[in-house]
Formats: sequence, structure tokens, C-alpha cells
Amino acid sequence: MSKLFPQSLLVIGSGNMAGAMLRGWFARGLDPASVTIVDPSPRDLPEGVRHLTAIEASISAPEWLLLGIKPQMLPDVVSQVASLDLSETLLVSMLAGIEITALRSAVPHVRAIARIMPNMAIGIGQSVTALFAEALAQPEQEQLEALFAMLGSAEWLTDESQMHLVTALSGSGPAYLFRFIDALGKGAQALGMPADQASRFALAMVRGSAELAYQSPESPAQLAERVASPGGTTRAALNVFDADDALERLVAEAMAAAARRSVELGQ
Ligand SMILES: NC(=O)c1ccc[n+]([C@@H]2O[C@H](COP(=O)([O-])OP(=O)(O)OC[C@H]3O[C@@H](n4cnc5c(N)ncnc54)[C@H](O)[C@@H]3O)[C@@H](O)[C@H]2O)c1
Ligand code: PRO
Repeated sequence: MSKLFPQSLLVIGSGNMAGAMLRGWFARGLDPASVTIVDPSPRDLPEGVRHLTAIEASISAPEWLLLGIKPQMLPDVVSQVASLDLSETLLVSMLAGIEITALRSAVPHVRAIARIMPNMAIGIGQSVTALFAEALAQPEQEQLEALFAMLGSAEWLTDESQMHLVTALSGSGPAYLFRFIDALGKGAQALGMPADQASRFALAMVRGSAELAYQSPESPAQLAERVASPGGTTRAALNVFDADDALERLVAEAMAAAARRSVELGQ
């Protein structure tokens, strides 16, 4: 790999996700002067970048174009990018559900297309990011992997349809976990614990347990068994989760809904 960062990066839509990515890359050496952000109302505009509220003819051909808009905004943006010279550009899309064939027909004049599915932990350099690219992006394969591994970890998918599943797992997943932490706090509160203390205990417990699971050679399922003493408190709670496979069914149903929605967003 000859270089790490693209020489010029055009970002269309710099909200939560693209903003967090940029901050991570700036901290690791990306030159803000090489970045142009097009966004009518960007979040925490990074210092030193060029900011435009709409596509202008003055934008020169970017090496990379990062799409950070919501999937529903794609038709609006497509008409604007039609005027740009993208014949040498790699398009990197984080849009949930929108497949490469749809991106290719929306932006036919782009040289190559890659898709990514990061998650919100990208803001602290701990996203697991799925990558999928058309063959035309082969020259940038190593660079893509290095740039997203820098913000956590990155893994290629061999089949694009798996993007829907990754979106339902690790893309949306932080929200599931945040809800679970919230439910733990509320549960303790309902049993009589002060609300702020219950929230602190719930969050600290999840943080320690996630780190333990990450470091342990044992699977999460095995670790759960180690917490549960026979006839003890944990088993009493797990019995509630396990009755009719209630927890597994609920999670599987929620993830299936997310994956279905991802497919719908692409249609
Ligand atoms: N939020 C997540 O956890 C997450 C995770 C993985 C992937 N994604 C994907 O990332 C994308 C962005 O999500 P987000 O949470 O950062 O959204 P966001 O709403 O925070 O950011 C979208 C940005 O697009 C801008 N925008 C709207 N219309 C525009 C236009 N016409 N031209 C230029 N900019 C425009 C908005 O001002 C906003 O700053 C989505 O496609 C989503 O599917 C999000
Ligand atoms: N956030 C986006 C959504 O909810 C995609 C994964 C996480 O659609």
C-alpha cells in the first residue's frame, strides 16, 4: 500500500457517523485541508476543512467520496453529484441497505464503489466495520481495510447480502445494548434502588462484563454458566430468560426486523 489517506476526500453528509470517522482519522494524521464537507447543517464541523452547504462547480475531482447522508436522502444528492468529475473517484457508502447496483445506477460516472457498515463506537475508535466492494475497487482494498481497522476493526464480507445481517447485528447493535443497560437500571429501580445509583451499577457492570468476555477464551454462553451457581440467584434470573427461549426469540425477532428494514431501504 503506497499511502494511507486519500489525497482529497469529499464528504457528503457529515453527521454522527461521518463526523466521528473524520475526527478519528484527523487524530491519526489525515490533513483537514484535504477534506471538503458538503452538508447544509453538519455536526461539530472539524477545524481546517472546507465546508460547503451544497455541491458547487468549484469542487475538483476527489480521490474518495464518502457518502454519510441518510439512505432516504440519496435521490436528492444524486442530481447534485451528476455535475462532478468522478471518473477517478472511489465512492465509499455507509448507507444502510443501499446495494452497489443501486449506487452504481445512482452515480454511474464513479470509478469504483465500496460499502461499509460501521457502528456508533467508531467515535471512540472501537467500531467493528464490515466492508464490501465491487471488483473495480480492488486497488483500494488494502487502504480501505487499514483506514477502518484504524477506527476499531474491519472485516470483509464475501457476499453483499450479508450487509443486511451485519447491519442488524453490529450496525444497529449498540442501540440494543443501550436499551438493555437502560432496562437493567429501570429493573433495579423498580426493586427499590435509587435511580442514579442503579444506572451507574448497570453501566459499570456491562462495561466490565464486555471487557471480560472480550479477553476470555470462553464463549459468552460459557461465561454465563460460570456466573450461575447451581440453585443460586443468577440461575433464577436466567430461568426467566430461558423460559420458551424468550430472550433468544426476542433478540432474533428484533434482528430479523432490522434486516428486513435494511432490505426495504434498498428498494
Ligand atoms: N448512526 C449509526 O449508528 C449508523 C451506523 C452505521 C451506518 N449508518 C449510516 O450512516 C448514515 C448517516 O447516519 P448518521 O447517524 O450519521 O446520520 P446523521 O443524520 O447524523 O447525518 C446525516 C447528515 O447528512 C446531512 N444531509 C442531509 N441532507 C443532505 C444533503 N442533501 N447534502 C449533504 N448533506 C446532507 C445532514 O445535515 C446530517 O448532518 C446513514 O446512511 C446510516 O444508514 C449509521
Ligand atoms: N443506524 C442505521 C439505521 O438505524 C443503520 C445502522 C445503525 O438505519
